[in-house]
Amino acid sequence: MSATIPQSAAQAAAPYDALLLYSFGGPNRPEDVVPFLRNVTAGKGIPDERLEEVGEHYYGFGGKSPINEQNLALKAALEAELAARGIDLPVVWGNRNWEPYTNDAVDELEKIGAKRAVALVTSAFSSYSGCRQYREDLAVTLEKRGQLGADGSTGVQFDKIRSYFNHPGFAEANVDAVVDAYTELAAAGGDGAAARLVFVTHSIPETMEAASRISHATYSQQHLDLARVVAGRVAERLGHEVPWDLAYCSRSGPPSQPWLEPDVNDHLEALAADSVRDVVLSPIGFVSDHMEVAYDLDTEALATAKDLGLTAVRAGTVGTREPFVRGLVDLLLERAALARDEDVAEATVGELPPFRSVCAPNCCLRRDGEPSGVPALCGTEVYA
Ligand SMILES: CC1=C(CCC(=O)O)c2cc3nc(cc4[nH]c(cc5[nH]c(cc1n2)c(C)c5CCC(=O)O)c(CCC(=O)O)c4C)C(CCC(=O)O)=C3C
Ligand SMILES: [Fe+2]
Repeated sequence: MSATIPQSAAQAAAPYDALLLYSFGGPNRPEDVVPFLRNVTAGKGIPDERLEEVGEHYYGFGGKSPINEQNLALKAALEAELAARGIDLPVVWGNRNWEPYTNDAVDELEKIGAKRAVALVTSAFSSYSGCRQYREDLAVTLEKRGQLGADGSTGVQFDKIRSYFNHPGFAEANVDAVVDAYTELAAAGGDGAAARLVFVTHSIPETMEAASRISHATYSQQHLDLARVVAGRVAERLGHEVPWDLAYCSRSGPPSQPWLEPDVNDHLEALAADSVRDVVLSPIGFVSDHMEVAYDLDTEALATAKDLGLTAVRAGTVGTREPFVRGLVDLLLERAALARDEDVAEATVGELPPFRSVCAPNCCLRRDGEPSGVPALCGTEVYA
């Protein structure tokens, strides 16, 4: 046995000495809403009307997004799963857009003496928003701290867990959530056998969709691959066919800019016109019931469904479901084994290969063909 192979569960995460739970962030009180939105949209050309509208979504919920408590719950669930497996690894939480910021997380990592951390992003699919933007945020944070060398070397060193949309744990947790939703639909008087399962994810600009295809499927293709698996397994569990579609929510940007469609509200209209009466909405694009789910689906899309006379229920996100949390710890151990140069099976479901753990140059750019010019960690790019 090589000396680098861990001798016990306590060392199974070697060479990592910390896990960074890395998320989007959200406001905790009304005064946070505008500064939060400024952080999210800096330099993105989002029209003021859209920002005011999104601000209202948050004020409608008392100025507080559910996302921070959900991340704390996920952190606690990860800590419990790590402890249950005897893996000794501190979990540090940080966000791109709100406290605790990435910079706060790096402070914390230094405080606990971490030298090499592995980042777990709360975004299962890869695109600029779910992958590179986090990698850039890490690099820029370290650069501002004077801890990013010209050769890409850093103070605390970071690796990233691969995008996990096609990991078995994520798929299984979604299957469980959708099966539960069919039970709810029946309780609401709906007819599951006749229902349409509508998977929903965050829309992105078509230019971002195109740039997400780097020797791998694009963002939308990743969703379609997972959706096929989830619907197939749900059909097996329910014992009837499960017809399904993929729709999008939370579009922003100017109306002239094409984003992925159909919008979930438009899609519900099309389904109603097509004599569909019962709908299950499954937000597979999100890992917790944060504001995009609470507003765009539970408030807006469910109201649309009601207006159309549809019986509709919204399936839960994976949240802290056991198969999801177990899968994340499996992914962490897989990443650690790769970092130790061991052969390791990268488990997947569906047709697509595992997403790469070390991003390739120009992977997941914001716009097709336009290098970002911003340094990014956890990839093979070097910014001299
Ligand atoms: C793919 C994707 C995910 C899923 C992956 C992931 O989970 O990371 C996601 C998640 C989230 N998006 C969130 C919030 C916002 N996203 C915005 C804007 C945008 N999102 C985009 C994409 C995504 N976003 C894009 C292309 C934009 C346009 C600006 C840009 O090109 O970057 C805006 C600005 C206003 C607006 O336009 O809506 C807000 C407020 C929250 C927090 C919710 C809470 O507070 O509970 C979460 C988890
Ligand atoms: Fe977003």
